[in-house]
Amino acid sequence: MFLAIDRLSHTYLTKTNAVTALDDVSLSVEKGEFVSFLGPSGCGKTTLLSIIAGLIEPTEGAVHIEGQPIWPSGMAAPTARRAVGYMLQQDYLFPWKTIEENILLGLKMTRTLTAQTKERALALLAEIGLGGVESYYPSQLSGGMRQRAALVRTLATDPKLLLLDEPFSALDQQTKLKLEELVWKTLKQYEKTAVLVTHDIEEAIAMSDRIFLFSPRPGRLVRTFVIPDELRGRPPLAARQHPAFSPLFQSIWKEMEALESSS
Ligand SMILES: Nc1ncnc2c1ncn2[C@@H]1O[C@H](COP(=O)(O)OP(=O)(O)OP(=O)(O)O)[C@@H](O)[C@H]1O
Repeated sequence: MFLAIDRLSHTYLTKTNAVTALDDVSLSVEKGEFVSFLGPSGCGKTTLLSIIAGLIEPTEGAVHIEGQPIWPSGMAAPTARRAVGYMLQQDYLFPWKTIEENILLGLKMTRTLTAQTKERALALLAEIGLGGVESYYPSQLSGGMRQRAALVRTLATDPKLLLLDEPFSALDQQTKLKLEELVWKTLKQYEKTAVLVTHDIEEAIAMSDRIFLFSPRPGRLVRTFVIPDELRGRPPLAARQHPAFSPLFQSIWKEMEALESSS
């Protein structure tokens, strides 16, 4: 087992009230798997990712990566947290830094910038079609290109686990489909384990090996969908065109509708 989440609950305490975002969530992810957290807005998906990344301490429960604790916090936690890379809806590239400076930032911060790691990051930039833009500033690139640069920055530190928080949702449909394809292929090529947060059922089916469906707040894990082999073996665009895609979409859609109407 690569990522283990055990009986996790989280309640945000504000001055006036308490908001339970996650309730007793347990799940596990295998090495090399691509899973999605799917659920309606506010069901705690981002909270769960932030807990896995070590950014929010859960009220209850445990998170381990390859047996090392992220939570509860202990001596091994900082090492385990360094194994995690985070990619968000917004690219968060620094506008005053060039693309090269931006993609090397994580390496600098983790003190792992060497001639070799720099070469690897620049090679990856070229591989995903951004060779030649190293000296550009983010404002000179399109939204899709900036997200690709953000992907390189995330992968540059060679994280074992990638957390993707709606990284395609701010893009137009065509760019989004192309980027899904690129991210899927890149992560398969480098045999990365990934967790995608989305409320887009089609995206979850097209990208994932398994989908974890969450209830409206407080987020509880209600169903795990195993994507059939004929879909998960295909890149996202091909999966979307496969005859098995639409029936699976319908059944997840129905389940989400039932969850929302019962809440
Ligand atoms: N810092 C905070 N303080 C108080 N409540 C919070 C805080 N962050 C999130 N919440 C609440 O916790 C719940 C879960 O939020 P979260 O952002 O994890 O959900 P989500 O499923 O990612 O939503 P979305 O799909 O809209 O991004 C929401 O009701 C939200 O309002």
